[in-house]
Amino acid sequence: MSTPASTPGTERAEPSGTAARARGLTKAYGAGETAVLALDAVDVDIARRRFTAVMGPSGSGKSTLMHTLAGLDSVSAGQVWLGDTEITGLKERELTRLRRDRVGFMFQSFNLIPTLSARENITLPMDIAGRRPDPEWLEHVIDTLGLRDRLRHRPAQLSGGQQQRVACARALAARPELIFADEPTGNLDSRAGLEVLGFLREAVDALGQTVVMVTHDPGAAAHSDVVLFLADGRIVDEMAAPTAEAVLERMKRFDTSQGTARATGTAPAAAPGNPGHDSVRTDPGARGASPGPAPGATAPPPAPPAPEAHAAPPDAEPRED
Ligand SMILES: Nc1ncnc2c1ncn2[C@@H]1O[C@H](COP(=O)(O)OP(=O)(O)OP(=O)(O)O)[C@@H](O)[C@H]1O
Repeated sequence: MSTPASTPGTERAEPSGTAARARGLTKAYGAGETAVLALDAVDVDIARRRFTAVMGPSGSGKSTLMHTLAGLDSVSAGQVWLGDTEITGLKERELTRLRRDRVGFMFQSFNLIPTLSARENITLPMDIAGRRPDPEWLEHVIDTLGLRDRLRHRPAQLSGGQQQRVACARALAARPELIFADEPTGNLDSRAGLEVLGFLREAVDALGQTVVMVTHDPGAAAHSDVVLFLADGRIVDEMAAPTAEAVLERMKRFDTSQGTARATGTAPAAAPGNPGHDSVRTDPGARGASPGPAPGATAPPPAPPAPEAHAAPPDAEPRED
């Protein structure tokens, strides 16, 4: 993995500001007595060129937040902007184009096409869109991710970590304004998971990208610049410069407070004891969270949406670098 002195084309990106933001973002599923308020008037700013992790108990709204910020899901109320573009209210066709041109996705299942080479998988979204990749940028991404000598391989000829790197390169190739990663390490062993987190970190530090990652893993969240904590559809806390220990301690507090409300069917509402914490910025200077007592665990990760239906075959032949 190389850290270049200068990154091709990063001058295009703003050095600061927000890559995405939401105001009063509300998402309800269903109606009447069975209605679920997945997001409850969330205000959030995703800082540009930062690595933001999203954590919270199962059912707290992490995936819904990611999907609505990415324009993958409609909102019930509120507004969402990607850069300066308000995406709430866009027609499906416009949304599809915006996602294609400005957003990159990484899912837990790599969603690589088994019959295509690594290079073809990387450029597939642009090929579909009829766009030519910026050759300098593409080569830079390939080198940064250490995929140069794997480009002709098909997914089955790559290890899990290498496949996820290809998925990472695919998300980066079009130089999106924002990369959303949903449990990107969920299916990887710890070594490969660390590698992918390192590359996401590199994407931010060396390539100037913006990453939002949903994770259940405090160790994964520790690679981010800031962690947003959700509970009952609201952002109730944030932690800058997170460590795995501090994130774990913060997560434990959910198991004795907000986390149990959802599990027992209590109507979603602002978390008691956390008023006013649903509006946050993801600036690096944000306040840290204090640790708390009580043991606990988080739930298994969600099934990711699959824009392309082909996951890597389970019998993939592992190969080392
Ligand atoms: N399509 C849907 N229809 C009905 N309810 C839904 C739907 N999608 C999500 N929900 C509900 O919205 C709430 C938030 O779900 P979401 O998947 O965003 O949570 P999460 O924090 O990502 O959970 P997990 O960590 O378990 O994946 C949950 O109560 C969930 O049951």
